[in-house]
Amino acid sequence: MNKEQIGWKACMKGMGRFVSPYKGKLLVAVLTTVFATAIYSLNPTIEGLATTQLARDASEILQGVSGAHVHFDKVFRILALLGTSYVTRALALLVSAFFLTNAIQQTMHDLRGALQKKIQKMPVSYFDEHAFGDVLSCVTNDVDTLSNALQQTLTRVISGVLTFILAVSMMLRINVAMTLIALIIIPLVALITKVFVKRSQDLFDIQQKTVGQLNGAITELYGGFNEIISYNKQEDVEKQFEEVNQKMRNSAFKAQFVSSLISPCVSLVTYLTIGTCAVIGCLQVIQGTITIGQLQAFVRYIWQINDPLSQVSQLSAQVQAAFSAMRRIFTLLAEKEEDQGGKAEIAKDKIEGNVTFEHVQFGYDKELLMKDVNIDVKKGQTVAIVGPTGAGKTTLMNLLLRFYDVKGGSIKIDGVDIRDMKREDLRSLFSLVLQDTWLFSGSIYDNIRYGRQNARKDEIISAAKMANVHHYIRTLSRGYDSLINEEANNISQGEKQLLTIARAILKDPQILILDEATSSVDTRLERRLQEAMLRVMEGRTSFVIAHRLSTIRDADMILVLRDGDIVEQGTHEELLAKKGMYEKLYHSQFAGQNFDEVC
Ligand SMILES: Nc1ncnc2c1ncn2[C@@H]1O[C@H](COP(=O)(O)OP(=O)(O)OP(=O)(O)O)[C@@H](O)[C@H]1O
Repeated sequence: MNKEQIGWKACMKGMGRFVSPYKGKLLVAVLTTVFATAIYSLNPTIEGLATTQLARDASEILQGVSGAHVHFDKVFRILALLGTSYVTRALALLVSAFFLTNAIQQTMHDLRGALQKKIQKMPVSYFDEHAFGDVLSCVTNDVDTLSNALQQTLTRVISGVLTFILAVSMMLRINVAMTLIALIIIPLVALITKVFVKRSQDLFDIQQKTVGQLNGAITELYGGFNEIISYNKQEDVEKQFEEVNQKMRNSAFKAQFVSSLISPCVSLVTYLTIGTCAVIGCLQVIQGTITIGQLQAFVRYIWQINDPLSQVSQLSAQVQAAFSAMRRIFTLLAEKEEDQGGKAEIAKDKIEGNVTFEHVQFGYDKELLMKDVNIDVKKGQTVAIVGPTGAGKTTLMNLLLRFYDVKGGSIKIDGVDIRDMKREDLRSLFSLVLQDTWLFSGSIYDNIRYGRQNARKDEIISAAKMANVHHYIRTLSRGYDSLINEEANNISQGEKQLLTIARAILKDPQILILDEATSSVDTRLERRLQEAMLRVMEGRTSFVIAHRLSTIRDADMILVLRDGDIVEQGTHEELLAKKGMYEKLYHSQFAGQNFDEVC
């Protein structure tokens, strides 16, 4: 994620925007919390009245005052009042919790939605610099941390502050001198909190970052699960994982330990204060300045002030973790999105599919990979792209789809610079059939329909027939309703590619990008694949990253790439006649060599 994380003001502003639709619910939650806290602050005084009444009655009985007795009627009235206040407070807290939970969960729902939309709008290059797992952790862990913190801290902070103010006012009413002694607690607690909070804030930042790294590591390691097992690299993986896991343990331990020190220190200060006040209070009771019930209430109020103070320190851990999470969330939300392209109006059905690259320059970093690429493809032509690994075949297609922008020159479709087209319009012109097929968990039917959501069932079946995959689907027990699992490992690589061809046919694009599978499939399947590819290419401008002689031979144009630039360009016959690199490449295939060995 961006190293330049945004500050707390921007976080608060962002949070305000998301909370705003639910401010009514939050207001109810806050008001009921205030009401419950006010009742809570009256309780010690009411309890003290009962104690004073009982003490007074007991003292009169002991002194033998005539007619002295325990005034149970008065005591019961006080206890009834106390009972009512407990029940009312519980009800108010219930209402508060309901509205608070509702508002927070709705806000988190919106935040997750906004993050998901944001990720979809990020430029492809963003994921060159940011691990997917790290970004995804923002949608899951960070939102979760924030949700828990808000749920547990929001009303506790409000009731804590209010309890503190009300308790101190009640204490002042009982005895000013004793209150001033009790309040020594505050600067001491503030000092303890300041020292520990400062230290743990940094540690929580590190902890939250490590969670992101842990996610990134898990996604990366288990993304290649089959490869790991086949190379017997489980131990290496375990080692790599252990490293991040250790880092996580250390940072979590330090952060939690430092913040957990606050509470015992605060409690120690509170006990010492209570002890001092109790001694002074007893002297005051003996002198008759205050009643025994007032002393009892006073001690209870000290506990009430300690409550928010120790809670603030406990909650600070959560607030800090939440703040770190919030910073990551709003930093991601503030990232620059992929611009949506130019304003040129293009009618998809009018586009013919003429593609030109004019003096294109490009590099992923400062160094140029492509220095001067020129291609002129007429509508309906098939262009085979060949070259050793790393020559720039995929890069050429990345530029055509505008996953990356050229650094010089231009790419035009039917004479319109692709930078002037809306990205959505541009991408609607293409279908991709890649080696690395992407199928999602769902039915075969849904996977093909992905090419055109409003396609009818008969259109889907006809696309599957053209892609030579209909017969295979019919052999499955549930036919088109058969489910593909999340990893799509319940069907073969070749069948997967046929399904993506069916999807591409259904989309009926003007331009096709095809990455032929190099992985060995059996000859029958290879024939089916070849036939299907020829059908999908028919009448469309097609760019084929070619590995098969047949595709290369029949292509209208062959581009030979090396180190990013086109070194030869022409038809099969023209290039063979040239006796250059293509001729070597071509013959190498007969000799069973690969392109890299030749170049
Ligand atoms: N996202 C990226 N960021 C930085 N460099 C990249 C990126 N993608 C590719 N490259 C580099 O650009 C060069 C061209 O890569 P490209 O993937 O286009 O080659 P290719 O011809 O498609 O190779 P292959 O046949 O192995 O797929 C390589 O040196 C590669 O390392």
